[in-house]
Amino acid sequence: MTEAVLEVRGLNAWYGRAHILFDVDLTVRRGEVVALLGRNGAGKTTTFASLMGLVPSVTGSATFDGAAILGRPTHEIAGRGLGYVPEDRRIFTDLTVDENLMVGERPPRDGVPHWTPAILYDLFPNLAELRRRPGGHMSGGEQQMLTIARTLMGNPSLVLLDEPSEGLAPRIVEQMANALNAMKREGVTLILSEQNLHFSRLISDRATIIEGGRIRFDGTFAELDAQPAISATYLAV
Ligand SMILES: Nc1ncnc2c1ncn2[C@@H]1O[C@H](COP(=O)(O)OP(=O)(O)OP(=O)(O)O)[C@@H](O)[C@H]1O
Repeated sequence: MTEAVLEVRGLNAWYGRAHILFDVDLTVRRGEVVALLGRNGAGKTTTFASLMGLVPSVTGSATFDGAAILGRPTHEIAGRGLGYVPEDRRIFTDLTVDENLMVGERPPRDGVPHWTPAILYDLFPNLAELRRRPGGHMSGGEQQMLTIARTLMGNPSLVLLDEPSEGLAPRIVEQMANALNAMKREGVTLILSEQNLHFSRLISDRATIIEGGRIRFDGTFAELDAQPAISATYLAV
């Protein structure tokens, strides 16, 4: 079996006194796309934020590319090649698309795809058309794609992608699915947080369902389809 890029065991997280994550286990292998599925408030963003060192109160363990990352500073975790695309599209609105990409540039990393603006413009053709436009003058979907492209400029070995389809028009959702599938063909390893089961299954190899801060299912989409009660109970379908 391919090596695990990320191995999370018994992750617990708190915001103040509120206990949010309960013994979360998560494994991602190189080249795999895993959908972390759950409704609003299930704990998807908190899982990502915990792994990125953005939640101060966490216990358990998380091994990324062989290094223990839980509780380490965010810049160290990002520097090891863990990419994070948060839900709230953090682009630089005064910089052009080209300039936003250059801000994300990091040296190449062994064993993972090496991204350049030219390759990314092939992957996101609509960004290529806008390369001299300021980031602030783009639609939400275009900004989302720019955030993903900028993260790839860091040559990450794993990308945590928080709800990429959220709030996008149907036509843009299709473009997003195409771009993510193209990333997958290039060998990017991804965890995709999603509420949208239909969108997730277009891209992902495996589904992990979280609800109430606990993992409720982990398996293939065929296994999930064979147990309709699981989606009905834990997802808004
Ligand atoms: N900064 C915070 N302080 C206190 N509670 C929080 C904070 N952020 C999130 N929560 C709570 O933690 C729980 C998990 O939220 P989280 O954002 O991880 O869910 P999610 O699955 O990502 O859903 P969403 O789609 O709404 O982002 C929710 O009950 C939420 O209200």
